[in-house]
Amino acid sequence: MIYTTDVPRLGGGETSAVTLGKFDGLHRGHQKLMNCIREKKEDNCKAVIFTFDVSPVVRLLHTPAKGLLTNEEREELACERGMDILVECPFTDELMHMEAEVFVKEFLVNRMHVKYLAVGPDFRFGHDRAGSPALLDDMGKTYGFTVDVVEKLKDGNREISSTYVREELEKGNMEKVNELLGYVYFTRGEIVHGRQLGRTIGVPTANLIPPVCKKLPPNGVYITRSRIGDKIYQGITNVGYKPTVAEHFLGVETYLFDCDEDLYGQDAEVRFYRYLRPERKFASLQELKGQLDVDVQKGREFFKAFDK
Ligand SMILES: Cc1cc2nc3c(=O)[nH]c(=O)nc-3n(C[C@H](O)[C@H](O)[C@H](O)COP(=O)(O)O)c2cc1C
Ligand SMILES: Nc1ncnc2c1ncn2[C@@H]1O[C@H](COP(=O)(O)OP(=O)(O)OP(=O)(O)O)[C@@H](O)[C@H]1O
Repeated sequence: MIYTTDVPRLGGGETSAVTLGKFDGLHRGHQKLMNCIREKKEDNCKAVIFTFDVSPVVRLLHTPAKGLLTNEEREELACERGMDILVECPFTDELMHMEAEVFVKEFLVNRMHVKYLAVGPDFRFGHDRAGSPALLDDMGKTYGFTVDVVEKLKDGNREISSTYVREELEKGNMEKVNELLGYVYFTRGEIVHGRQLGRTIGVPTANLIPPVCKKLPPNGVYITRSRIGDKIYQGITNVGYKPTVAEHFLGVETYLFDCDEDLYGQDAEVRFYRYLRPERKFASLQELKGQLDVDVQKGREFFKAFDK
C-alpha cells in the first residue's frame, strides 16, 4: 500500500475508487465503505482512503489530538483491508478554505482520475462544509464518476461512529468498543524497564509507554492479551500512574500469564478485552499482591469461557 501526504497524481491509464472522511478507528462503518471501494479493484481502480492528518475539528480547537488509532496503526489496518493508497492530507489553511467543487475537480478528478466514490449520507467537505453527497453526485455526471451514498451501519438504534466508539472507550466498556470496531482495541509500545518491584512480589510485569496521541481506556485494570513477536500471552494490565508506588508517567503495565522470558526492548501490542476494576492506592505492595491474585483468577476464568 502507498501512504502519502500529497494528493497523488495517478499515471496515464490509472483510475481510482475513493472514500473520504476522518476515519478515526476504522470502525465497522468505515469497513463497510472500504468493502465498497475494494470491490472496484476488479474494474482496475486503485482503492483509496482520503483522509486528513488531524481531525479538522481538532485543528480548529487547537487541542492535542488523541485518536483511536495512531496514523501508523491506521496505515497498517488499511493495508490489511486491501487498500492501495492512504492519503493523509495535511489540513492546511488552503485546504480548509478550498471550495468543494475545486477539491473534487483538482484533487479527485484531475489528479486521482476518480471513477467511483463511496461516502456516508452525512459526509460534508470543503469551505463552509458546502460539499455533500448530492453535490458529488451532480459533479459525477459532469466528470464521469459514480457515487454510492452508503447507508450508515447501526448498533441497535445508534449509528456507529468514531464519537460513539470514543464515548464507550471513555467508560471503559471494552466489550462494546470491540464490537463497534470489529477488532480488539489495542495500544503498542516498546517494553521498558520499570522499577523492578513487581518481581519482588512474584508478579513480574512488562511496562510500556503508549504513544501520546493514542486514546487509552480509563485508568484501571483490564483483562488483556499481548502480542510480543510471534507469541500471544493472556494477562492483566494496569493503565495509570501506580499510586501505590507514585509513578510520574502514564504507563501500560502487564502481568503476562505463563511467561518467564526477558522481554525488554521488544515491541508489544496490548489488546483490551474487559475492564476489571479501578486503579487503587494500596497500603503496601503485599496488599496489592493480594488484589492481583484475585485479578489473575478473574483473567484466567474470562479466557477459559472466551476461548471455548
Ligand atoms: C494487573 C496490574 C494491576 C495493578 N494494579 C495497581 C493498583 O491498583 N494500584 C497501584 O498502585 N498499582 C497497581 N499496579 C502497579 C504495581 O504498583 C506495579 O506493578 C508494581 O509497583 C511494580 O512496578 P515496577 O514494574 O515499576 O517495578 C498494577 C499492576 C498490574 C500489572
Ligand atoms: N456507521 C457508518 N456506516 C457507514 N458509513 C459510515 C459510518 N460512519 C461513518 N461513515 C462514513 O465513513 C466516512 C468517514 O466517516 P468519519 O470518520 O468522517 O465519521 P464518523 O465515523 O461518523 O466519525 P465522527 O463520530 O468523528 O463524526 C464518511 O463518509 C462517513 O459518512
